[in-house]
Amino acid sequence: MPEGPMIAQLDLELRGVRKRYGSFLAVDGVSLKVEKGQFVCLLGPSGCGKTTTLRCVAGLEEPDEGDILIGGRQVTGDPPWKRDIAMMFQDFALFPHMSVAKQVGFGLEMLKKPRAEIGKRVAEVLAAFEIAHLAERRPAQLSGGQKQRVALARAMITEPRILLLDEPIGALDYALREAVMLELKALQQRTGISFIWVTHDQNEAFSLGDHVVVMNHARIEQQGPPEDLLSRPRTAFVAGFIQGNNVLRGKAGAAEAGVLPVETADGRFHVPIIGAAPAPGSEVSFSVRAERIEEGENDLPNRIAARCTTVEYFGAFRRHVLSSGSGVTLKWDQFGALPPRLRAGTETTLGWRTEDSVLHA
Ligand SMILES: Nc1ncnc2c1ncn2[C@@H]1O[C@H](COP(=O)(O)OP(=O)(O)OP(=O)(O)O)[C@@H](O)[C@H]1O
Repeated sequence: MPEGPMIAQLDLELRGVRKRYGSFLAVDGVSLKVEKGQFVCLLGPSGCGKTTTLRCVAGLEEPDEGDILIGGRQVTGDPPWKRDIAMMFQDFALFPHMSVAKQVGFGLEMLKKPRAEIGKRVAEVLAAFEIAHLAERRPAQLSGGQKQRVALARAMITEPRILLLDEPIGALDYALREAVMLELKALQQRTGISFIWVTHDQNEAFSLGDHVVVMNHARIEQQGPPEDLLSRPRTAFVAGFIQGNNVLRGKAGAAEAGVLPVETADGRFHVPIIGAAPAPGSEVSFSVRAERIEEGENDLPNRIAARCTTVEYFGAFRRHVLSSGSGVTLKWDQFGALPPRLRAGTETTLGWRTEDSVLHA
């Protein structure tokens, strides 16, 4: 037994990873820690560097700077098959001329395992993923959902420490996605393998991830549990990217008693300060979630006149989209199966409590 206190080992650590393509910086100083058995989602708009980050972890790209540690071991320079990882791609990247059984056993063949062991493990994994009846088929003879299972079985057979998934359900029909998501989450919890899941879909990231990493322009904007990102978006980008936030911009006034007045084109608002107060006159932004808004007559300290432009019905709630006097788009969500309070063209006032707004960095 090792002496001294046990230190929880990280499955993955990135320290200041940078990757350039020519003069273009695709990943700019990304640092990230993944604890054992964590489900991490890399979330961000197209081109922000999610896939490149994943490919650096996989060993398909070599970073120009920074360190990558898997299970505490520096893997820079190691080929993919020596990294204790497996990867699953959106298009599943199945080998077109190989039978399902052969594809699934491929990882073990690469590791030069004995034939008998490979045969036994392939049979077990095909049974576990309920694809034993497809063993002799080729990819062209499979449905999208079946291909997905084969790709997953192929990735999981080596029991990697980390599974890297690049938009793994992006190619599936919408109807199939939710069931596959639940299945993958259950598999991840059962096996204790860390998942790093790349997506541009925030619903996927928030429903699956224990830890969500929001990227923009090659950098991490914010990372943390989904609840933190939802309740405390750190920047205007994160607030704007996450659905349901109202983002307002203006100039800081003089802070008093932990509250910052912000002068905007639609009037003055009050926002709680976290940390140091911004200098008076500096440009600031803050956000308020759509479900925190109250509509109509009230004596709330923050009020904004707006005109309803559209009403969207999502079943569990109704989202009213409005436009302020200065043209800022605002959202107010009304929960429950209530008749709509507003229709397009209605003028009203929206209000919120100071403590329901979040100042951005
Ligand atoms: N091999 C390459 N050569 C040159 N530029 C590249 C290469 N691969 C990626 N890039 C560029 O690097 C940036 C990041 O790409 P990346 O694929 O990591 O983004 P992403 O966030 O995964 O986007 P998406 O969701 O669209 O896949 C993009 O601007 C892309 O055009």
